[in-house]
Amino acid sequence: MSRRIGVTGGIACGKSLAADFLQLLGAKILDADLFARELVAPGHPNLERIAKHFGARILHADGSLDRAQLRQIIFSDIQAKQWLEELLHPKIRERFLAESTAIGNQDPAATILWVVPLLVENRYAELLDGVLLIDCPVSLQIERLAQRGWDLKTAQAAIAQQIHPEERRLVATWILPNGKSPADLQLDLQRWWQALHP
Ligand SMILES: CC(C)(COP(=O)(O)OP(=O)(O)OC[C@H]1O[C@@H](n2cnc3c(N)ncnc32)[C@H](O)[C@@H]1O)[C@@H](O)C(=O)NCCC(=O)NCCS
Ligand SMILES: Nc1ncnc2c1ncn2[C@@H]1O[C@H](COP(=O)(O)OP(=O)(O)OP(=O)(O)O)[C@@H](O)[C@H]1O
Repeated sequence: MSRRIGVTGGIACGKSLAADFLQLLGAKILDADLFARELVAPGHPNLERIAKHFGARILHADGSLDRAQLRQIIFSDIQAKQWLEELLHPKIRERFLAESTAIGNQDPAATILWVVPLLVENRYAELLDGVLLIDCPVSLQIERLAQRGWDLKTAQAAIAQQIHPEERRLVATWILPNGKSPADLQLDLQRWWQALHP
């Protein structure tokens, strides 16, 4: 029977990097941020609804979503964030369930990792066999977001709008701190993976 394990962590704590390493070890990766992107691709009815709700300012000249603009809006306006989540989150959850069933049917021995930033907020743990937390201090989150080009205000607002790190730790089955080098994280993940597949 295939296993479903969540990978979560605060924004920029290293979920995607961890998923890249775990994919090399054989994990099947499903990523909430990728699903969210697909759901607002040009031509998708969701994008039309978003443009109708927020106005044309939310689109680039070529009709694609201006993600930086929408990011600024949702992290400074809780109602805007809730509206967007109500539109996308049920569809993201459906994709996780459908894709996991398809992978499990094809490969009953698969370990399927759900990479979900809002795993605790959206109560995904009850759908999963365990939760791996990629943990890091807020100072590092801010540093890594700055490297990604985010301004300090939006970075702080995004962190403040996510669940408190302690709440994530309470839900986690395993906690891996990611405060050292990527090579250290890779080594810790290899140990974790080996313990899971003795
Ligand atoms: C606002 C958007 C367009 C900004 O896009 P951008 O390319 O800048 O960021 P990206 O999608 O790569 O997300 C980066 C990180 O932001 C954080 N984040 C994204 N959405 C949210 C949210 N609704 N609440 C809190 N944090 C969020 C997550 O940690 C995520 O990993 C985008 O994040 C989005 O569509 N968000 C709504 C969908 C959602 O809730 N996604 C989270 C998956 S459950
Ligand atoms: N141990 C580390 N040392 C140095 N840089 C790191 C480390 N871990 C992650 N990073 C870098 O920090 C940034 C954020 O990492 P990553 O994108 O994996 O985080 P994330 O949790 O997936 O973020 P998000 O919530 O925004 O999707 C990336 O540029 C990544 O390369």
